[in-house]
Amino acid sequence: MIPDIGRTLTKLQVHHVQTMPLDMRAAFAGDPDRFERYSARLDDLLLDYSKCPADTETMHLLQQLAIDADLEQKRDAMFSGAHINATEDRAVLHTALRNRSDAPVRDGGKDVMPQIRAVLDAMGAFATGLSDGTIAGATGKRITDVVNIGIGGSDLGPAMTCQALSPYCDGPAVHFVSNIDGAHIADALAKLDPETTLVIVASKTFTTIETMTNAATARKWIAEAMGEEAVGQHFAAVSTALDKVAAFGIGQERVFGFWDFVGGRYSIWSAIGLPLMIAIGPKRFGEFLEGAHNLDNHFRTAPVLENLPMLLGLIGFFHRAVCNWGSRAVIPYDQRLARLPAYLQQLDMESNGKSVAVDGKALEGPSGPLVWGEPGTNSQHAFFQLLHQGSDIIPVEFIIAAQGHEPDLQHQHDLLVANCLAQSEALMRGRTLEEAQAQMQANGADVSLAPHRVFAGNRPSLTIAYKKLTPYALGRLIALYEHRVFVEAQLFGINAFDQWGVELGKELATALLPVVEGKEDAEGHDSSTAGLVAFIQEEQKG
Ligand SMILES: O=P(O)(O)OC[C@H]1O[C@H](O)[C@H](O)[C@@H](O)[C@@H]1O
Repeated sequence: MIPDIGRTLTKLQVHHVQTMPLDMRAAFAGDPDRFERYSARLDDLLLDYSKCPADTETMHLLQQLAIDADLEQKRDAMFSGAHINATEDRAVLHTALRNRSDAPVRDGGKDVMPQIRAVLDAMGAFATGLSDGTIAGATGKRITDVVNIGIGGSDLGPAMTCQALSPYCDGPAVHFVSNIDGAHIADALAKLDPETTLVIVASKTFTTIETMTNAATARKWIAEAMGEEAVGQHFAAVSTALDKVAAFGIGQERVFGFWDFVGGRYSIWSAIGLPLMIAIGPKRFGEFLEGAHNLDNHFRTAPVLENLPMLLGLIGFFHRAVCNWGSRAVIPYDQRLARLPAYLQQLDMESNGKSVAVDGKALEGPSGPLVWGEPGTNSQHAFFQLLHQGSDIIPVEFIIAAQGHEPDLQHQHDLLVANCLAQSEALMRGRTLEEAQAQMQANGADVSLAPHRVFAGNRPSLTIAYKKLTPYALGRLIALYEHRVFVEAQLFGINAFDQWGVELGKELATALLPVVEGKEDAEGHDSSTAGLVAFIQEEQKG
């Protein structure tokens, strides 16, 4: 945490210890307006945090925390193009990618909007050409399938959003290959016809080993089917490293750029979103950007305690740094948001999983929490046991749409909603021993087993609800989470926009490859690593 918030944080901690455990059941019973007072809205987007252990004083102190941390000034610095990514000396302007206003956005004095609009237009023309068949494969056949090869931020965003918006997908089918494991690309290509397939190589740096290796495999697949000269018509690329793309042999007109002011995990709004645009069309992709832009405007202007990302960040920080809860579960009650937890894992944990502060000193206090989850209702039948009765308290974030996309299956949507709301109610209410005993007695059951049916309750959750998962609503939801991560980073004192922690593993993998291949011996490696290499080499024989 940053020193500036020390005094208020201490007050929060003292207040928390004095009032804890804040009895939420009693709080609801004693305040019929608790939902009204501890929820906030932006149009049809609702954040209900009334089932978190906060009272008036908590919220007052969290508001003070925002003031002490200069949150509004830091937010404004991000939007204005200040180089807040200090370790890489870069601006952080993913918000410019979805700027739908006429206002310029400057990085180092230069307005970045013209180049952003030019790439968006080029993407739109390409996506439209694929859809209407004017951009075809080398043998003249229409492109029916698109394979995006990328990893991390160059995969999770398009993969998550394409699945989320499948009711809006009317373009070519999109597929995603990310893992270095050859099984991934082998399984993907096995289903496809090279004559009707376009491959997008998506990599900010165009050096990532997984992406470059899979791209080479795909290139061979295309060339073997139709000859080397067909490659150009079956590839496109997305990158900030245009020189490296040219070396791969992809024509200029099929290269879509973005810029260093866009972090990988914040890049879905850039050309990295090309698979999404191809799938849903440029118009709906525009609505997706519009939703995020709307949330940006809200983040920039709403007072702290009415500001959804500020509230989400302050509550998240409170849970982590004051309540000392080390993880949070994100449970979308939407099968199409199945990849949202994975997307948020990168967004949140790659941003705030750091023990070094912005100034290079050791972080005082915790870093960001572990983020995990699975869709409801499946997760209820898997790990909700632990959420309800385990010894650790894990705040849950429920996500639910009022409307589904299947009007004929309204009953199933009602069941989905009922389950979502019931879980947060159960976590909060719990069930006392007396209640369990009374219920068992009424049912003629063995009352001695009542302790197994006790739920401590008072377990925190918040709910994010909205009308329907449209492109607009999804853009808004992602932007909400992006800014939440930003808010928490300011309070932790972390630079949310670098990711040095992923480098060591990459370096060691490069050093180990010749050992695995038997070209070097394992000298200098620890006995575990050497022993594992020996085992695998032995088992590879025969
Ligand atoms: O887009 P690329 O340059 O290929 O990078 C892909 C991913 O790999 C890196 O290791 C980072 O951890 C991610 O932040 C990044 O999104």
